Amino acid sequence: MTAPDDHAIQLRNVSKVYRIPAKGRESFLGSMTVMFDALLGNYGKRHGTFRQFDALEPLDVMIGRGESMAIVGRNGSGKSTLLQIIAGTLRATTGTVQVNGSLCALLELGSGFNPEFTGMENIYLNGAMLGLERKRIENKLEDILAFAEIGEFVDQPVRTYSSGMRLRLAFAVITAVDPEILIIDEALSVGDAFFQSRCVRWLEDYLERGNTFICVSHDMFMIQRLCRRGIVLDDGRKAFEGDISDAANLYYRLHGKGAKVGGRLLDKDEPADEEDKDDEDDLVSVKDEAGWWLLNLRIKERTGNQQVTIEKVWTQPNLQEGIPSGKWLKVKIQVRAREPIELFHFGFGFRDRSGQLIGGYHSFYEEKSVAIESAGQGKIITCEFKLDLKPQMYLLVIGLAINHTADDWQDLDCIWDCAKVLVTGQETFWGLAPLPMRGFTAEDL
Ligand SMILES: Nc1ncnc2c1ncn2[C@@H]1O[C@H](COP(=O)(O)OP(=O)(O)OP(=O)(O)O)[C@@H](O)[C@H]1O
Repeated sequence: MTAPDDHAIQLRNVSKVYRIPAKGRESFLGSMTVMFDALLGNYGKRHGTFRQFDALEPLDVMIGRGESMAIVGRNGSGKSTLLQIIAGTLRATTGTVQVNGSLCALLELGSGFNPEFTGMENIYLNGAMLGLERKRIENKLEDILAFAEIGEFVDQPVRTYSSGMRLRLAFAVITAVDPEILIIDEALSVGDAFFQSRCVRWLEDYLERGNTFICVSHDMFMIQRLCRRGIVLDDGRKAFEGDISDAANLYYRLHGKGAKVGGRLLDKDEPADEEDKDDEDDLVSVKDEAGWWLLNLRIKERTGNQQVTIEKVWTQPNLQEGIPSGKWLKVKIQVRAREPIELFHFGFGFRDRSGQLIGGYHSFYEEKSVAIESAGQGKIITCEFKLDLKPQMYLLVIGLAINHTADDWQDLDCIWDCAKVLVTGQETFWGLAPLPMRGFTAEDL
């Protein structure tokens, strides 16, 4: 079916209902019995009925030609189900799906590969499945191999490949197919940083040529770079559709405890996904009566001699909500000295995921310092920072040091990557740092 006019994808009233066993699995033995009965077709007789499970409640989705759309949400919220329905690999229970243009989907990594064939044989096999004639593949072979960069492995059976190598090959074939609509389900996350950045550059060029891109990812950094719009799914329902930074904000709110969406309060004890367990649970901030949000610091990397230590950090507004680029962030830091100290400096910075410090303040450069007169005494430092930062995810660094010069210092206490900070909004400058400009003229000759 084709979608009319300027739509690449048009979904109307699309839903997905699965039939699942009504009875839960109580024990290993019980679940094996259930499995055998299901295989033998006896399930209904011995274990009662099946129940219906709404993996996706009826929703409409319109994606225009040349649009880049991300689908985000917690584990099990229905993202892959929706993507598979759009890709045509899963039939919707209700509704219609219209696609206008050639479509390629990178869903399950290497699903288009025969594991016994070599990489080279699979290039031809996969290319043919995606509609590339042999002659065209031959013409593009050099580019495919250059993109995949798997060297001699191309002559080895694909079963010997790592998931990263499978991704390299699969993505390289897609670059040769160059479809009008490309769908990717989380696949890029298995690539190494260098390959990811090559894919991102290719995708940026792909979008600039007016193509359509739809992806599912938990990687807010990546999706904010690539997608303009986002759909947030929550429990199989469309909780939001709109600007990508708003979608990312909502995604992060849903990952916070007690977040409310669509009238349903998420259960505090709901199991978090892997990403949650690692980072997000540590980051739940608490608001005090004065409106300060106490940051629950994630302390994994801490340096310094601890002569003075960082005890608590508060912010306004709440870092977990996402901070719009260009806004001021109020910070309050409680420190305590083990012994008197005449003078020390403090720093506050934002690193990107590669560890590069993108924006930072160090009081040494402004000749601002703090002193603590007696052992055990505490001090509260408050200040405000203007977040002239590119909208993306950052990791916060807070440090105390005695700086003699810019290059000669002694670390007292530095907590690296102690919180995630999502800077939201539209990009207002080019590159990593704004370059103030003045004196612009454009005159006729
Ligand atoms: N074949 C199936 N039979 C029954 N239930 C299914 C089936 N496939 C998916 N589900 C259920 O549908 C819901 C949505 O699954 P889906 O894979 O779309 O979620 P997701 O948002 O992509 O999750 P994740 O982030 O973990 O990949 C889940 O509760 C899942 O268990």
